[in-house]
Amino acid sequence: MVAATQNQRLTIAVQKSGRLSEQSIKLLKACGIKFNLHEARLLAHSQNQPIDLLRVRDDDIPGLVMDGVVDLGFVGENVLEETRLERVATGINADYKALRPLEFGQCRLSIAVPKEDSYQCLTDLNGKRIATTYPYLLQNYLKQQGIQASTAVLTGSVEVAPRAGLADAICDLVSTGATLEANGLQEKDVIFTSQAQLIQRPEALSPAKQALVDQLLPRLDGVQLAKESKYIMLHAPKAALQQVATLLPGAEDPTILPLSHNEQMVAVHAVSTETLFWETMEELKAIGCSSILVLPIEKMMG
Ligand SMILES: Nc1ncnc2c1ncn2[C@@H]1O[C@H](COP(=O)(O)OP(=O)(O)OP(=O)(O)O)[C@@H](O)[C@H]1O
Ligand SMILES: O=P(O)(O)OC[C@H]1O[C@H](OP(=O)(O)OP(=O)(O)O)[C@H](O)[C@@H]1O
Ligand SMILES: [Mg+2]
Repeated sequence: MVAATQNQRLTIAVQKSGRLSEQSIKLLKACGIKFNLHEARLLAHSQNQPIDLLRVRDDDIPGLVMDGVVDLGFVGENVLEETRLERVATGINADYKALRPLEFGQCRLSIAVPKEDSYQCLTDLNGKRIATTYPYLLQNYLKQQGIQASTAVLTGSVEVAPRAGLADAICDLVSTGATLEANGLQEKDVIFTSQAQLIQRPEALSPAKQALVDQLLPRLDGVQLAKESKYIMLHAPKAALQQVATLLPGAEDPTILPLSHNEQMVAVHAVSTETLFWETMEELKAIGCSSILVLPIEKMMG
């Protein structure tokens, strides 16, 4: 493959198949970049922009970005920080530019022990063996806490390690906790919290590629902001407008429109940049509002 520095097309690495794949592609599509993806193909060309997608294992993405093989990458902060620590420890360039945190891939890296274990606190791990896919993040944390424990590195199925007699504890990703529960483990210490990130290679991009990134980032912000935002329409008593304004979270300068045949009420249209809960709608109703509509927003630009 041609290194990104020689390639005229902006190359973006995404996870081929896993927890981050669908959302990364969905986000790019929402930013107006069209792809025709074939399951088997590792390289996909955009149909409407000089952009290529490289579909790889998530573990390879930080290194590809740091080495300038690709221009951008979508990756979990856990994998990013693990790779950075490993490369620093082995004297390899570990620079990258963090472009945007993304609102998906939220999880935590935690130490867990078998439920029947008499674990009281972290010092109980002294002299024990911990199975993990993230040895650098784990050892970094243990060192900070003054704990000496050995690591058994497993690239998958970490949760079965205690049962299989491979380790006393595990250090693995947790989201709902269902995997730990199903394997008779309990979460003890959160050592790292993570979400997906968009990162860029450390060296400057060509002007043409930089222009593409400058176009992509505001679109990405617009998509992420729109996801939380709602367009709210309601009828409100004129006398309650001040209360309505205080109830609508993140809504600036609502539009107030007269209603035909009703002098006491007005129509209020507002964009709320925060989630609108049922409770708020109930409160609006309680102060005399009616016909309350909450609509999703697809895109936003300031
Ligand atoms: N349960 C989860 N909920 C939310 N995000 C998660 C969860 N598990 C993992 N992630 C995030 O998604 C990333 C990819 O997870 P996944 O399980 O698909 O990785 P993988 O099995 O290592 O895939 P690959 O085959 O690409 O190496 C993780 O590094 C983490 O950032
Ligand atoms: O707390 P939970 O909601 O159960 O999520 C945690 C699990 O999710 C991830 O694995 P994934 O399901 O992506 O499969 P994998 O082990 O094949 O990577 C992670 O490695 C944990 O095993
Ligand atoms: Mg992986």
